[in-house]
Amino acid sequence: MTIYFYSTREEYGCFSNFSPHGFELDGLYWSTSEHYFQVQKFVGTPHVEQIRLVKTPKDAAKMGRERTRPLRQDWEQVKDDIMRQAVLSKFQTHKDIRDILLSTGNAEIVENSPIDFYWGCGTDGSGKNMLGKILMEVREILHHTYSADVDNRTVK
Ligand SMILES: Nc1nc(O)c(N)c(N[C@@H]2O[C@H](COP(=O)(O)O)[C@@H](O)[C@H]2O)n1
Repeated sequence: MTIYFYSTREEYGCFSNFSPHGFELDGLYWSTSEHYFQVQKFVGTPHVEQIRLVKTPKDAAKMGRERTRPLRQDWEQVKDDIMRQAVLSKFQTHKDIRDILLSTGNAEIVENSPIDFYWGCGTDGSGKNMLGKILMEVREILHHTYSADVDNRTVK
C-alpha cells in the first residue's frame, strides 16, 4: 500500500511540513517544520528571526527560497539531516499525529508534489521523495519508542 499526501487540507495532510504543528528545537519555538527547515539555510545570520517569526509556512518557504539571502555553504550536505530532525521533533511533540503516522504500519509514504522532484515524487512519480523517506525513517524511530500507544488502526 502507498499513502500519498500533499495538501494540509487533505487526508494525511499532517505529514506536510506546512501542517500547523509547532515544536521546540534548538532552544526556540517553531510554528511549523517548514519554518525550522527554511531558517536553517541561514543559521548565524539576522535572517533567522525574520523567517522564524513569519506567520505562515508558505511565507517561510518563500523567504527561504529567495536567493537574495546567502545560503549556507554546506546546505546540500546537511539539508536531509535537518529535515529529519524537524520531522522527528514535530511527531515527538504531538501524540495525535504521531498515532496517525504509526497507524500507517509499513505502508510507503509519498509526498505527491507535482513540482518537487527532491522532497516529493514530482509530476511523473520519478522524484526522490526524500520527505516521504524521512517520514518512514521517523516512523521507524517512533515505533520503537511509542508503539504501545497505537491501537488497532494500523493500515493493512
Ligand atoms: N507546498 C509545497 N510547495 C512547493 O513548491 C514545494 N517545493 C513543496 N515541497 C516542500 O518544500 C519544502 C522544501 O523546499 P525547498 O527545498 O526549500 O525548495 C519541503 O517542506 C518540501 O516538502 N511544497
